Amino acid sequence: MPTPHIAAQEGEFAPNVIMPGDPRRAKLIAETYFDSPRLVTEVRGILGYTGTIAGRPISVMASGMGSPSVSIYATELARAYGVTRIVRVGTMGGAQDFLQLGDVIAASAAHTDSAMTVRRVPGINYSAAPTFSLLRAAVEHAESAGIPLHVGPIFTTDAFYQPENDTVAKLIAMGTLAVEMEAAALYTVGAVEGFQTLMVGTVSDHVYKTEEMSSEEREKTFGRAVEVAIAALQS
Ligand SMILES: O=P(O)(O)O[C@H]1O[C@H](CO)[C@@H](O)[C@H]1O
Ligand SMILES: O=c1cc[nH]c(=O)[nH]1
Repeated sequence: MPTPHIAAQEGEFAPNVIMPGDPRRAKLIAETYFDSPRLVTEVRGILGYTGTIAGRPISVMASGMGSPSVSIYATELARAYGVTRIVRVGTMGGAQDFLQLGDVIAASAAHTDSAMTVRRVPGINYSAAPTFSLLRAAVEHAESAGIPLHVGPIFTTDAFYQPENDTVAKLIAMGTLAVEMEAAALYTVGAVEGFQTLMVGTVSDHVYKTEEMSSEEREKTFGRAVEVAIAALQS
């Protein structure tokens, strides 16, 4: 049955879903990596496709930006379409000096300021973490394919434009690798709804440095994160 935000019919999503923020990236992933991709939903321009890779069904659907948005789509995919594993692929602001543009990061934990997670269990600072088997499969694929992969904590924030305070600086001093806007909510909704999760991201810019990346470099390096995500879902 379609949901308020997804128009696909029952059975039109595979149990394994790749989830970028950007709808056009969902289309690109389907057209580049899937055999026989088929558009299954486009409510509000949030595109979802299902196809196969190596004969196994797989879907891709955008999340939009921010924790409330990803929480809506992930919840509806799990409840209405029986989705069991969601791997987010996205861009991130690099927060450590050793990170280069295009580096790939798997988020082993996600700190957050988002009410979607902070208020989930009253009195508790919930630790948003991915599913170990997906993280392990991502690491194993990166090692065998020669893709350098950083694994560590990230910061999922509601504010792309950060207020003037030292929150991010403190998190960086404590080893936080990068900043983005959805992973902690995805990990938390996965825990609540009982599906598996992971985020694999590409460093597209730096939080404190100005450095540009050509569109070709962006495409190439984003492809490495997608490859790692697909390998994790094929495991
Ligand atoms: O590239 P995506 O997946 O959209 O991810 C990052 O980019 C957006 C901000 O520009 C936020 O959604 C952030 O998490
Ligand atoms: O959310 C994001 C994504 C990329 N870069 C940032 O600084 N923040």
